[in-house]
Amino acid sequence: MPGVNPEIEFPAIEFRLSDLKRGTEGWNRLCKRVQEACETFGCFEVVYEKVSTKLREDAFGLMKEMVELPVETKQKNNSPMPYHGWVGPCKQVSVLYEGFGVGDASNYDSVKSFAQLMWPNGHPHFSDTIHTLGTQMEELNKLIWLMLIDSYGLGDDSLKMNYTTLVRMMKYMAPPPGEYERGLFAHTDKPVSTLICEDQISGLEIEVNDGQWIKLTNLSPSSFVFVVGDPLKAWSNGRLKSVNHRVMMSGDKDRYSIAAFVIPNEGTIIKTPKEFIDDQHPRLFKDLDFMEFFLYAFSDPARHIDNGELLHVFAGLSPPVSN
Ligand SMILES: O=C(O)CCC(=O)C(=O)O
Ligand SMILES: [Fe+2]
Repeated sequence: MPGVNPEIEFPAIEFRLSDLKRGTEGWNRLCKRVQEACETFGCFEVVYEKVSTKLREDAFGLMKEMVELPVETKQKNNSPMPYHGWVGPCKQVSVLYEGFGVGDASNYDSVKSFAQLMWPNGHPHFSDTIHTLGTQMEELNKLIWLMLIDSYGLGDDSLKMNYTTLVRMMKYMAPPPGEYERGLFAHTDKPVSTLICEDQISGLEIEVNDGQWIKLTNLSPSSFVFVVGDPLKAWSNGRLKSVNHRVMMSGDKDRYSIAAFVIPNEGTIIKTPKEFIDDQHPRLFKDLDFMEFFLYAFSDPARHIDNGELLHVFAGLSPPVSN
């Protein structure tokens, strides 16, 4: 496959229930592996059986039902917030892509309002399923944040903020026969962090250090991919890598994925803890007003800048400053 090197080993980390007790040896081992994966790759596969396969299958089934709704209905999923509404196939994103946004998905009423837009008589099975999945993905994300702060020996307050979880449900159409086509352009995530699950068909690719792309294949049916976003990179003073990734489609099957994004509330400032800053590691980023950065990243001027550079353009300190 063009430009893809399948040789590089991508980290898969199993979260066994017995290791999820904070402070135990198993927990500490997981913390180190998570830290290393996020510093080296900016993402990893987490095998997590606490989210049942039945729940995932139900969610993907509902998604397949939803994409069949008329465009006029799907367009009702709109939002003043970038990235929160329905996007249909278009040149800007990709002609293969379609995505829905369910904001504040761990809040039942919010999921219910979304369902009522799509199905005016409501759809309790949709609301229950997406709310449960959104809540469980939010829990998994919290667990990973806790592992990161423990691995750096930081206090619980060092990565604390008010946020909502945006669940995006995405479909990527199969490309024309024999083609290898873009399903989603290369980018780094602007939310703080992301968890993605897919329905059997692979397509997600990450850019590794040397400019090569690897496709994440053979993800287990209990796996999620955790992705470090730009704000988490800024928080860690550049230690955690916000990885450039994209979706590339080949073969004759459509791909479905569901992602949970951490979206801090308006007014949230991401500050680098002082523990990350010293003479050898001068401060790289200004305090980051999340919402200002988020709006900037989806604004017209930002379209002319390489997506992976936006954090540096917006918040980079040059020269870096020491404490
Ligand atoms: O669908 C996927 O696997 C990735 C989606 C993604 O990277 C995004 O929406 O930011
Ligand atoms: Fe992404």
